[in-house]
Amino acid sequence: MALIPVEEARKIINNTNFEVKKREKDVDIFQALGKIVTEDVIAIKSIPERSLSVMDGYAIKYEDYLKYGKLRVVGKLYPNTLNIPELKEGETYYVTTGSPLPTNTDSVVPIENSKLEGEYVIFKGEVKKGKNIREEGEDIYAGQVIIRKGTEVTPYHLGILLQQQIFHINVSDLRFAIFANGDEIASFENPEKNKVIDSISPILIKILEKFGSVKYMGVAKDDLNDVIGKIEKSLEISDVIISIGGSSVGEKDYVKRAINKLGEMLFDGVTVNIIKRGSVGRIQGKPILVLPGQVVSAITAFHEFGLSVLSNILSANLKRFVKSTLVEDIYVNHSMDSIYLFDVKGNSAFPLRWGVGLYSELSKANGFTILKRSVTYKKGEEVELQLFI
Ligand SMILES: Nc1nc2c(c(=O)[nH]1)N[C@H]1C(S)=C(S)[C@@H](COP(=O)(O)OP(=O)(O)OC[C@H]3O[C@@H](n4cnc5c(N)ncnc54)[C@H](O)[C@@H]3O)O[C@H]1N2
Ligand code: MOO
Repeated sequence: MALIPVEEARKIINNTNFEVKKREKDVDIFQALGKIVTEDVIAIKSIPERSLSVMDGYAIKYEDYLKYGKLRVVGKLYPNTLNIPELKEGETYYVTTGSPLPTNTDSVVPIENSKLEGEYVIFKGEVKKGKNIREEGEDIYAGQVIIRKGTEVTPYHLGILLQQQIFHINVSDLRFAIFANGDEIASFENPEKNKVIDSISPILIKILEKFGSVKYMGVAKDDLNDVIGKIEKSLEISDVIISIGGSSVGEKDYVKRAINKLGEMLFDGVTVNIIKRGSVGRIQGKPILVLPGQVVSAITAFHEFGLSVLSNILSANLKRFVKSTLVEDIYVNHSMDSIYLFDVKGNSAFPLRWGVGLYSELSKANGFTILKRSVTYKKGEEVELQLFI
């Protein structure tokens, strides 16, 4: 099979029917931290639930203040007050920070700007209309999406969920199996001297755990039957399989040959440097992601093809993009379009050193993009970058 444009590969993945259940589980929100939500989480109440005072002071109707100058203090409200009174003409209530406000209140005057005179209060300094109130729904309104499907749950979401008294949510619970390939590679679980330790699987395992559980199947030998054996075992226990290395066309690259024996390749690489050998197969309806053995290639191919596969399965859009400005010129000195890594800081995109296997650059990167071959991109030009998850 020939290399195809990356846009075509995306279309193929989007239009493929993977027979994988959208596995999810209902978990305690603390266990949901770092996991991907499988449906929109909706606010069940507005925050604040009703208008609140943001100062200790007096709840007034501004017109009454103008009309009477002094207002009669008829009660006090606190944050735990449940019965909300109505503010009648010429009246005021003492309120504390966080108290609900009487109906008809349109302003709160801080206590520093007031003076009690018997049962009345008079105001000093400038009284401003509409001040010192936190409006109902100002933060979140009932019905609003608070965590969008496909988003990772963060500690900040925890705060919102607790305020909403939502204690359980659904998160993705897909099962992954991952293995590396190559006689020279040793499992990271049992490092061996004089071998190359599998230093790519652990990165992907940590990323994939956002989506469910991951079983590390170890390392397949450069042997067709061994690779087939790893894939067959993976099929028994997982929904999505990830293979690292052995993706090329060399005499010892068996992954694609094994897939073609057990199922089919959806495409066999793209015309983009660094992810050129990345591809996707399907066996018994399940996706198998073929990632190149170089670390930058494997991780960017996962973000390109892997997130397309997972978006398809979870019916969510998992890719995150940001527009940013190049801080220096980049000349794409390659015969193919190519992936470039970036350190994106605010509106500035700092290009990192180009290379398929640069762990150091990958560790500095938080995004990447595909730039066109033989084009010079100018400093100040805007580019759209895909962010790492
Ligand atoms: N004749 C051609 N040769 C190559 C082509 C091509 O089009 N024609 N494509 C090149 C491209 S592009 C890539 S990418 C690589 C893909 O290679 P593989 O996926 O087959 O990777 P390996 O050969 O297995 O390994 C490459 C390199 O990385 C090390 N490696 C592999 N897996 C791991 C791991 N899990 N942890 C750490 N290091 C790993 C491995 O030892 C090799 O040094 O093919 C080009 N060749
Ligand atoms: O898939 Mo390869 O890493 O294009 O460079």
